[in-house]
Amino acid sequence: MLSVVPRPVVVRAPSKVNLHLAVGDLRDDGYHELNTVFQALSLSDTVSVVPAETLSVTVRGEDARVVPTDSGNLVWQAAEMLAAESGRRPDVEIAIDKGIPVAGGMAGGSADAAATLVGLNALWQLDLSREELDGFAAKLGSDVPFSLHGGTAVGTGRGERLLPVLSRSTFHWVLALAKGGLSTPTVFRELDRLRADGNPPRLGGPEDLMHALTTGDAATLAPLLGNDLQSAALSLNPGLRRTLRAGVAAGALAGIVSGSGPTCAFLCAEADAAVRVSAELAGAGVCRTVRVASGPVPGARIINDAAEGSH
Ligand SMILES: C[C@](O)(CO)[C@H](O)COP(=O)(O)OP(=O)(O)OC[C@H]1O[C@@H](n2ccc(N)nc2=O)[C@H](O)[C@@H]1O
Ligand SMILES: Nc1ncnc2c1ncn2[C@@H]1O[C@H](COP(=O)(O)OP(=O)(O)OP(=O)(O)O)[C@@H](O)[C@H]1O
Repeated sequence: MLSVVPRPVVVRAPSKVNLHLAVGDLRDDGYHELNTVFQALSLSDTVSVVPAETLSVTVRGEDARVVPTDSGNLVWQAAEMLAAESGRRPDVEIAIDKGIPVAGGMAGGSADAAATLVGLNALWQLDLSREELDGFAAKLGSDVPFSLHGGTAVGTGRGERLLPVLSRSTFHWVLALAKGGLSTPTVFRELDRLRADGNPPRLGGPEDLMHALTTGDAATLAPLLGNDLQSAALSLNPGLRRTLRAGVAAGALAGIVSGSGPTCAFLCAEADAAVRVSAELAGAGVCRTVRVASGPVPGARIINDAAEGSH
């Protein structure tokens, strides 16, 4: 009797930057109202799910040692959520291959959670719709719906209410990965503290930036990048000022802190410029390491055909 080796479902999920991140006031539920424009980038994680005796999580790659492998991991929570929904045990082994910096402001955990929702929907043949998956994603975290959606999109609410945005061309980015991370809630709290102390300028709406996206011209887009969390991230990690200056000195069109940081994202004129900027930045002693990435790219997608496993 041939033993059938269960085939895994493998999903790739992108990282994100916020091209525009306007943070509104603190809501009663502890979240801030956002008006943001997300872009999904080619720097990604892959998550594989395969049937097993019991639920387990393993992590390889980028900062794997600081990523929880118990119910603290968002993929664990995603698996338990879908298992409860479908009245089954979460009998699955989840293997995460990380390329997205941990606690870096690029929605790494959110990407893995979105990948797990997509992977289990296929593995367990749940046939959940986009809307149903979006509902689970929003419960897992404010960035998870965008990790599912990918592309370029406006996020409102906590960031979980999405509207697709036309983005005509591919944009080329250099990412400066920092030593250590920043806790997202800590950065939001720091912004509230700074706002209580003074009245730092607040970003307006994303209209100008969205128009620039339709032109597809990086030089038009660059001066419109903005992030209300940047002042809070810089207050918590002042060394990032040097990183931001170094990226522009190396030839980037503009640089911003990615989401809650500490990763700094530099928009470059085109692919060759990004390679040159990354080489110069890597040698400038202002970050742990650098990555080159482009966007927009699709959201969480299966990259092997689960159907093969069922022949
Ligand atoms: C900073 C961003 O990455 C920008 O896209 C997101 O707003 C953060 O998304 P996320 O990490 O998925 O955030 P969640 O896991 O939903 O929330 C973590 C914590 O961040 C803070 N938080 C998050 C989202 C939001 N709109 N307002 C907030 O104040 C809250 O303290 C919350 O308890
Ligand atoms: N799959 C996961 N990958 C990375 N971190 C995870 C994961 N699951 C849980 N975590 C925990 O979440 C914390 C934040 O990690 P994550 O990489 O999601 O931050 P982030 O990219 O800044 O998120 P965001 O940009 O959405 O705020 C980590 O310190 C880690 O302890």
